[in-house]
Amino acid sequence: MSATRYTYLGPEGTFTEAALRTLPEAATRELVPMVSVPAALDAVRNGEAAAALVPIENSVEGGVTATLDELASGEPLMIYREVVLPIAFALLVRPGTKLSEIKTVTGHPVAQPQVRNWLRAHLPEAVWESAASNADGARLVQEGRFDAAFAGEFAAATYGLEPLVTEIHDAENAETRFVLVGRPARPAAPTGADKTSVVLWLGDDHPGALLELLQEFAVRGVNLMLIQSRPTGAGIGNYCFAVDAEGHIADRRVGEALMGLKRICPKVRFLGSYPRAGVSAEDVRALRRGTSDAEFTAASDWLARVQDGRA
Ligand SMILES: O=C(O)C(=O)Cc1ccccc1
Repeated sequence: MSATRYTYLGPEGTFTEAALRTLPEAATRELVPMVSVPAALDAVRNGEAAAALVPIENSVEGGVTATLDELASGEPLMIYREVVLPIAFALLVRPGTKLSEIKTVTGHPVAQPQVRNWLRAHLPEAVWESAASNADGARLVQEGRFDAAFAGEFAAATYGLEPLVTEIHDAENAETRFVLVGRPARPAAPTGADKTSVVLWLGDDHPGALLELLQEFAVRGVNLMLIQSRPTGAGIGNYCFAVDAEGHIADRRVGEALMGLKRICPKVRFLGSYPRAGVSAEDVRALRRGTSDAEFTAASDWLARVQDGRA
């Protein structure tokens, strides 16, 4: 096991690399670019790396399906940190290329929905073909495979390209969330501003099946932050659900919600409890009156007194 190596969706120059370098510990780690999300995660599974940073969600297109599917299958992995990065694309070209000369464009598959309107307005005839990542697209432009790539402006120098257009983003304040994934271990202690990620498989389909899952959170005052269905591969109509819930598995209401889900779901995969990026415990206390663990514990203590006839 290499305790000092972190992998990430490469090659050099991805937003994923930029997100990884915002983590303090990245300064003392060997950062290794990988050709795909599965490759980055498999390096952790086989002990070649201690952790991998991969994109998991963006504010325009939702979940990054390659990551959600990889975390829902295969040898279990756990999420330990998240990083949220504002995303603005630059159109990277070989020096001297004019906008009128661009016939083919590339970028990560989830980049296209984030620049769709810009493309329609400025390059309506350009043909899009996805690359493994935005920086991989830049590399392919350098090699002459495409005329332009949507990537971070910071990637231009790495691939001898120039940013013909900058600050391209259809949606204001577009963000992408990345997660640092490692082998399963005890989650870090609660911070008061955590989230818990799980993957849930539905049992026999029946009216209200999904509601029964959601109720395990709702009745305990646990707020959901993401729910994304993904095909299980067992045929049309067979789905699992990636769910992010506010709180930490060590919180009674979150732990009891997971116990309830374990009772009603044929399969539950715990992906981790970890600090929410950019949110403090004070923020959470101010927002979630009535659902903090203290209120839940007080109600639980009251029930115990009633059960003992000491109400
Ligand atoms: O990290 C990158 O550059 C990627 O290709 C993944 C990605 C895709 C779209 C927005 C942010 C990150």
